Amino acid sequence: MPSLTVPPVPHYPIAPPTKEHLAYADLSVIDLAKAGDAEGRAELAAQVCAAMQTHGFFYVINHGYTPEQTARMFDIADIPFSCVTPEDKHIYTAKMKEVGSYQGYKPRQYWFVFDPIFSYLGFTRTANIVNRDVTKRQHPEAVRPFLPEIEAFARHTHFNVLQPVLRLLAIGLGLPEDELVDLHGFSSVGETYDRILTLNSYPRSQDDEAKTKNVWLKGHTDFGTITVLYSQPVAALQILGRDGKWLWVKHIENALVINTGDAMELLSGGYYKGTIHRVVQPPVDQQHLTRLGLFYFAMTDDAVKLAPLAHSPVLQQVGIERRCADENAPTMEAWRRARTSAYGQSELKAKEGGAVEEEVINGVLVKHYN
Ligand SMILES: O=C(O)CCC(=O)C(=O)O
Ligand SMILES: [Fe+2]
Repeated sequence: MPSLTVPPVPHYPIAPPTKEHLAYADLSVIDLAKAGDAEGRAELAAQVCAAMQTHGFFYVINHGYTPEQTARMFDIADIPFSCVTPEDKHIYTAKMKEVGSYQGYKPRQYWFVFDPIFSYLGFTRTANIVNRDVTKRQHPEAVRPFLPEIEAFARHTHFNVLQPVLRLLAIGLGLPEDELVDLHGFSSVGETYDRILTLNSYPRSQDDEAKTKNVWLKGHTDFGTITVLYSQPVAALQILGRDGKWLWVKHIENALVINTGDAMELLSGGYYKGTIHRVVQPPVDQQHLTRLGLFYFAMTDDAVKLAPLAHSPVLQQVGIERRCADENAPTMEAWRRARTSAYGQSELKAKEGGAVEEEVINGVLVKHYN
């Protein structure tokens, strides 16, 4: 429950879903209520593995937050945009290029000339919020009273969503259930990374829409292990099907949309591939709306080397796809720093008639899809 001492928060109005009939991806729904016993986990692990071999995205339901708790988090998620002064937004702008961290604001149009996305990434670990250099003001003033609630939200997502999903993925690889969980300490020493992203996308001019063919955020894979997205109703997220067609992700109230990223692909020797996804202009009946996103980006602890878990009996059976030699595998820290500072900034080489652009980061090929 919110404490009585926190300032009132404007209620973020949740938009009605689109009435348009879009080509939606038929994603599996993982019911975490079944994850309480070994039998249920085995069933869910098989479902997750099948989802990973098809779309690479799935929903999670029954994660333990009520719709009211989720709505409260969307109210808080909007504070960095609606309640922070322009001066503070400037002060807390992320130093992506300089230090390879997204923490703070990413202004609109940082990545691509017509990028309409304004985002705020807050760190969540207790050590960061409370212990570390308390003299350093790490969040805008308007956000600070809500840090305890934000941390509770991070804990919920880490322990009630991320960990159960990591257990299912470990079971799918024939590994001990906690092997992947143990690589993702909530309070591990190190810079284990800023985890909560909220973003606000704004409608754009017709001119900008035409120039970018309605693509707001180019096709990409996420660079961590798991991305948790709290489902919201403004349709814009699309995933690239294995048949090369883009499909929309449908909103399900109080569900989570989960996908794996590069770090999981590297650890699983290509068994759990990161699926390419992008953000496009919403359908006509939602084009006047801003779109608030709430995410939890999980990464392993910084020191973890992103080499295939070759002792997995499943990988021994199906074979390992390597994107670089094991001895050259980057650590999580090297990978996230390189991806963060390069993202949308480095010169890309056009391939496949311009549909794909490529760059090499830490010896690993990374593709961007138009
Ligand atoms: O806004 C969305 O739905 C997805 C954004 C995204 O893919 C990302 O931030 O990596
Ligand atoms: Fe993404």
